[in-house]
Amino acid sequence: MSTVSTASETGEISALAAEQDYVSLLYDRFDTLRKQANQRLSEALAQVPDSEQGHAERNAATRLHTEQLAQYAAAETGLCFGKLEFTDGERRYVGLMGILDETNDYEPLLVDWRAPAARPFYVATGASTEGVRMRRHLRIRKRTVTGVDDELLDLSGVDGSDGVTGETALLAALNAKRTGRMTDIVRTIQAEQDNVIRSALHGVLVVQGGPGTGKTAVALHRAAYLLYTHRDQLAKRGVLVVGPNTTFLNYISQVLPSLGETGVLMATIGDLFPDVRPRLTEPVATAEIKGRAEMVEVLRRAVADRQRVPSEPMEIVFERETLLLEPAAVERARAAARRLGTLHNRAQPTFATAIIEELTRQVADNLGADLLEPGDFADIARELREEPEVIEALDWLWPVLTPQRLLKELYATPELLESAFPHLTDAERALLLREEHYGWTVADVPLLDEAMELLGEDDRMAKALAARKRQERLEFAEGVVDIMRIDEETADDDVLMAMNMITADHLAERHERSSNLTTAERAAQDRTWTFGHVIVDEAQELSAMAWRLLMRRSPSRSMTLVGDVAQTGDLSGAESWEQVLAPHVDNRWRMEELTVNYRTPSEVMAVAAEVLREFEPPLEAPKSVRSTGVPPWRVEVDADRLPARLAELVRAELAEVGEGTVGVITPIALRELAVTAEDRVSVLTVREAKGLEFDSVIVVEPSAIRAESSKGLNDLYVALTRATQRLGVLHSAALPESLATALG
Ligand SMILES: Nc1ncnc2c1ncn2[C@@H]1O[C@H](COP(=O)(O)OP(=O)(O)OP(=O)(O)O)[C@@H](O)[C@H]1O
Repeated sequence: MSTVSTASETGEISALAAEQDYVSLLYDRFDTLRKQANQRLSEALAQVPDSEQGHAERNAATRLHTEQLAQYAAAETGLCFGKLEFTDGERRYVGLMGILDETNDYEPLLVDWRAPAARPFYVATGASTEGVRMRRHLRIRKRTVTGVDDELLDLSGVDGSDGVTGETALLAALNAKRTGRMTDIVRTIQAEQDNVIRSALHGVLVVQGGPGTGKTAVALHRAAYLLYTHRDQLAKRGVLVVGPNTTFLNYISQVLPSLGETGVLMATIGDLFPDVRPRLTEPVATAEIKGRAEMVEVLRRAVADRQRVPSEPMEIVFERETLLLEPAAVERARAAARRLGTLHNRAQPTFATAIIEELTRQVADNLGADLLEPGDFADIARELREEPEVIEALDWLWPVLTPQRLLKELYATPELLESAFPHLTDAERALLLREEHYGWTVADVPLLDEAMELLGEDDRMAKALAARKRQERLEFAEGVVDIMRIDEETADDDVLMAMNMITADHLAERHERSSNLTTAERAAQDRTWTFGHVIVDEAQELSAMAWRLLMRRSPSRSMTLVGDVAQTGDLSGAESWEQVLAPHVDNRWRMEELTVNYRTPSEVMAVAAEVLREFEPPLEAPKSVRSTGVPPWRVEVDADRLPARLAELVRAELAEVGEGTVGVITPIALRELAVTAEDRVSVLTVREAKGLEFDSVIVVEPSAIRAESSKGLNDLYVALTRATQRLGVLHSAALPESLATALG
């Protein structure tokens, strides 16, 4: 390290006093700004606009001031955390938001951490000082400066060996007890992380990094950075952050609000098809088949299979006459509909019209066509369209399909499965078969989305829904007008004037237009929404079909994908980034690597690295930034004693971590054995533990974790790297070779 602590005790006291004066000044200005925003919000809310434009303006102002207030609330703690002193005498304070000095030509009093002027705070080192003489980390509790940590940088080019900046503050953050919620790292972002956070908006950026290198933290800070730097572009289209599961989304949910950002949509892949909430799980082998790229062709075949031609003439009884639909006539209708080259549901009316014409002709012939007036043909066609037998026949020959119906009927019908999956074995097809009333799994969601692309929205359903919603709004508005009438006697003249001009219809329409949803809320409800930027965490886990869904949400291909191909646990997941991205962007993507592990102490990482070597020699384990001096332990017991011993060990670990957390990571088969009611203890499978961390981790029966999947060693590597302080292994079966070697 090129850094030197300069704060002698007396020096520190005077530094604290000087910094306190400045910080108090910042908080004074902050309070004034906050009060102003509060006042502006009250004024906006008090307005009663009388025009549509007035409404829009009021909504925009309300949203702006609400967002500002959320930013102020987030900045109250940690408003200012850093200071730079430059060799030319300039000084610069860095914090969660920017504050300008109105009394002094709008000079910056505080620089937002995302602004270019704050960059030296994160990247300046002894070897590359960026003009910085000293970097100071301020410790502030409830507006009181309680300490400073200084680094002198202008020691004429002496380089640090570990490249860590702000070491004292960093180690304090890393050693802090975990609460079960991720926190922001804005005070201690490291140079290689800063590069990723501030990378250009456009194009696909892959961030590859081993466990604990801060990929998730960096991805979230990047979202905040991009929204700050490209607010105009991104506020309208929104930013989507995709995580592996809801536990993970809960874990990271506080980070962006703590940075003052509230407008980001956080979702799992399972959340991205509106109106479908996947609640079921399925065998990993089933999910693997559903994730394959070949499912695009499978779904095409499945749709084509629903455009049927009967092998025998179909009999349809209409007004006591039997009409015959010959296969050749259906074939002609199908060819005409397919010739349109449009989506299945959009071509359906053409098919139906051809069939109705054929049946109309037969009815007319039976009645004696030359006796009929032209209008009679139209009447017959209309009656045929309403005839249940005709409706049923059309629904069999070329049904209007929602994606849900297509998939449900496919999974429930062995013949349809066989036709759509001719290349699978019977055993593989059996994995897909399920009853029609079954719910959805996460792997179904990309298939539903893909199916919608092949089928096309069913306009009739969408229109019917829109009409129903409008009717509901109208009824609501009529209710409002009625209530106003009741008040008529007590209302003053102005209100009556206004009321006379409002009809229920107007009110309904206004309600519709002034809908006050945020960008994220609107995006969540709209399958065809395209985002300004998409960030994917644990990106190595996504299947080929999930990638197709995400690429449709990001036609501009402005994306940040963070992950680690050594941690891939999903059987449909990535072996390499090239393989994932080639179908979508060819080789037009860039990669940044993160190499330092901020989570796992070196003692723990040494054990995990041994396992990594067993399965992925070309990838290096990241370097740990600190050590605890506590070696990982192992305990071997007979299988029947395992649950009791685990309970003892959990209690012991809880005592070790004080207020901290304990994670027990088990094979899927043993998860139920390890139930515990303790507050700070979580029992999880590897899949559930992905992306999370605990102060102490106990990995149960590693050989079973390994045996449960063909990616079992990757899973074990993930399990071993969840600890921030302590790691233990409890087992009855022999340990995998590399782990046995590492634990001695
Ligand atoms: N610069 C930093 N300052 C303080 N803490 C940091 C920093 N970088 C990372 N951390 C902390 O290190 C831990 C690991 O970070 P994170 O979960 O983002 O890593 P990851 O690369 O996503 O890990 P994994 O791939 O194992 O899920 C977190 O507690 C995070 O807050």
